[in-house]
Amino acid sequence: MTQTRTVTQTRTVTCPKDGEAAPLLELVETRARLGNREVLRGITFAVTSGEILGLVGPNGSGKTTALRCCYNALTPTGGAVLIDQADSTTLSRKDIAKTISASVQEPTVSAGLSVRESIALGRTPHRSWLDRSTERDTAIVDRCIEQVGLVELAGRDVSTLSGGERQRVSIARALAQEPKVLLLDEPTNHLDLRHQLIVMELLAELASAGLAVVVTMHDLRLAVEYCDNLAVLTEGELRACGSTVEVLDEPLLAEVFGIKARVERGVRPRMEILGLA
Ligand SMILES: Nc1ncnc2c1ncn2[C@@H]1O[C@H](COP(=O)(O)OP(=O)(O)OP(=O)(O)O)[C@@H](O)[C@H]1O
Repeated sequence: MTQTRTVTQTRTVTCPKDGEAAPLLELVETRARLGNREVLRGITFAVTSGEILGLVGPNGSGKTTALRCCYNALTPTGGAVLIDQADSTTLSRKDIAKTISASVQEPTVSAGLSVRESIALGRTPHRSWLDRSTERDTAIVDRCIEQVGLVELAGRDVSTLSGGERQRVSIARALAQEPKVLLLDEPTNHLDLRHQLIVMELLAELASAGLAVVVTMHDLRLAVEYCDNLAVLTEGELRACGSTVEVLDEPLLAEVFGIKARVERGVRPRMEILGLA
């Protein structure tokens, strides 16, 4: 099933939706303010199980703000956020944390915690504060440490890590939460090329196993290769939303991103950047 909506006066776009599965997360005409500025002005997108949705757009277009609305870190001033079809304002923090986890930009680190202890915090929503961690918790934490390549650093104090290593701790902590929806704010930031690919391949693998992923990113080449769908934001508005290869046409790339580029379709689509528009 596809859903068509007019996003601007001049452009009608198509948001593909899996007819079989209801969205696990949906923003409906969501508005948000920061200070005295309205920085999100009616954003609508949805993500279903097995899908990677990229949030892209120039600096300051509202990607992080939209992501923060998704996990209730910021209360929208209008519209709705639906989590597993329930209005997020009716859900407890713990319920939201059982469904959604987030890895944010510049994650805070708690000095004194090891990498393993920091990642194990991801298990918190799944138990009461009196519960001890179980063998299953330990196995999940072990798996997440391995998935992001932190085995050799597992005992290190997180405050002694590099930016890229901290980024991987943050991703592993979000994975340890075993969410249905994983939100990532620029997860490849600070990462060397190899770890960028490791993280993106991991997301692809987790999505094939049923996870819904929403990821903000600036690297459109990675977005083209790994995101099924894109929501393109400009100045707090949804400029386009739909299948990655359809959304990123040459006029949009020139108008929104100021670049001359083309997307080659294929089993694994690729983007060739030709220069400035
Ligand atoms: N505390 C604040 N008060 C007012 N405006 C803010 C505040 N924080 C952020 N903004 C503005 O909100 C807008 C959206 O910011 P946001 O961080 O969501 O953009 P972004 O698309 O994630 O940007 P980037 O790609 O640079 O990370 C920007 O114009 C930003 O300047």
